[in-house]
Amino acid sequence: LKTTVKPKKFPPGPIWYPIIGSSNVMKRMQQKHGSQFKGLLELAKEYSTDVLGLKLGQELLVVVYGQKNVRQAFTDKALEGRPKSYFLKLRCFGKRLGITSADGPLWREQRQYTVKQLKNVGFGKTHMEKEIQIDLKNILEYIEENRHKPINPNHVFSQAVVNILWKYVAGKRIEEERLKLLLDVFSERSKAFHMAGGLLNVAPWSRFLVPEYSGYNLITRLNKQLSDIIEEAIDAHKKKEVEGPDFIYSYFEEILQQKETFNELQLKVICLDLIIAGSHTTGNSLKFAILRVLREKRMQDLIYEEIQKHIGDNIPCWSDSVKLVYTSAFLLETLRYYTIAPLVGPRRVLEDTVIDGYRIPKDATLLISVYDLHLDPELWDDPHEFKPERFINKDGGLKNPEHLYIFGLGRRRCPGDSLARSFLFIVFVGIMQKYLICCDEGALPSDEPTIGLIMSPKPFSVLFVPRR
Ligand code: HEM
Repeated sequence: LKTTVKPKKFPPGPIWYPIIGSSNVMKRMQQKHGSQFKGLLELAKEYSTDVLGLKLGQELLVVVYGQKNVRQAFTDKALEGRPKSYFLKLRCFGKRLGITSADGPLWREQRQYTVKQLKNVGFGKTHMEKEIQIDLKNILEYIEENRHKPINPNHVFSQAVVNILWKYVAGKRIEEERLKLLLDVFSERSKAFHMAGGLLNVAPWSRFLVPEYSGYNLITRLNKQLSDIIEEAIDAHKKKEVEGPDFIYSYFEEILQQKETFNELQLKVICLDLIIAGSHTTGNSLKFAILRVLREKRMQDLIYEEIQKHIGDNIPCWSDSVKLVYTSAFLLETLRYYTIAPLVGPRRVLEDTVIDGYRIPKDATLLISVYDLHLDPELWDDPHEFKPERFINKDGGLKNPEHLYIFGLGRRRCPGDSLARSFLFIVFVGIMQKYLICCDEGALPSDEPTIGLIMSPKPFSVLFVPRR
């Protein structure tokens, strides 16, 4: 019975039943509103709270809303852990390794190293910029070959992002067959799981009783497939079959320096972290940008005119973003309007912490809701309208996007943001420079996203009509 009594000053939320806690309520809300994220948001409204408290099985789950709480959740060191959950451990071969799933000194060390490496690739650093431009060339060739029929950009964009990440991690473009496998695995993963890890997390023992239903069979199969692909790449590097330089070779150097915490398993997990965290997020952002220009013919023309005026037919590069203010503002507005990661986390509370007057016990799991902040009328004028101008200041320059939490904040902030933004800018500008994007048969595809671990647009096709 004790397990149904909430700790003192625990945030408001549904009542706890023996064994299951509030899992039943959460499941019901999820089904009713179509996603975990929306279900939780509705629950928070029902309890009129900016800090929602639940119990899933034995796990305490807290979700924070509102600018003040979200900023605290992002920046308070006591809130920067990752759950010791079974779901996350499964991804790291039963241990807590890499960046995304680790915390403490090991996370700090490995993250610091990876961030240092990633600093050399985004925002116009020549080596990766050239690679992005090659990707753009491939995309344009694909469009040119298929331009007389409607094109679903999903495949070609996802392929381009994975190629860039793979090039960064493993020094070469990924083989077609491996690429296809990776994309299939990612898409199955993001459809099948939500942030809290589902039944497998709440009741890890369920894998013995219902391995299929609990998702255990699926996640182990997907993790094995991912891990095999990376292992193959690491082996090719050991045999010096790859030219480099790349992340795997630089990590090898650290291993050679006999640093105990730098080892092959750790390398494997970091490679997985980068590819898993970077591919769908970046690819979906680009798809949303294309989906949006379809609805905004005037904006599409403004973007095209700006490109013509400032760079003409030159291949776009990141430094053009200073000149292409409207285009950059359009991309920022896309990121705000379609918040790719509506719920950020999961985090583990490292010591008892007070948020908005509520006591959050050590080891509770924390989720940070940024979606509603991006639509908060106190922070944005007409938040439900798509207005790139909001990111342009009086002098015609780009505004510092103060309330945009797309890439998070604080010490867990996304380390791949500069690579993601460079990719998005170069590929988007390169397409808009050459094509007018139109609806297939005049029917406007829905821009209502599918919400899984992240937001994805529903499948859609468009016509790319040459500007000249
Ligand atoms: C538009 C694209 C992207 C979006 C919206 C995005 C968003 C985010 C957010 C919100 C976080 C913070 C998680 C937290 O605070 O708990 C994060 C973390 C992370 N991102 Fe990204 N990301 C993007 C692209 C990328 C790319 C391209 C890479 C890889 C090169 C990447 C690698 C990572 C990693 C490894 C973490 C974990 C950081 C940690 O736990 O310390 N992301 N991302």
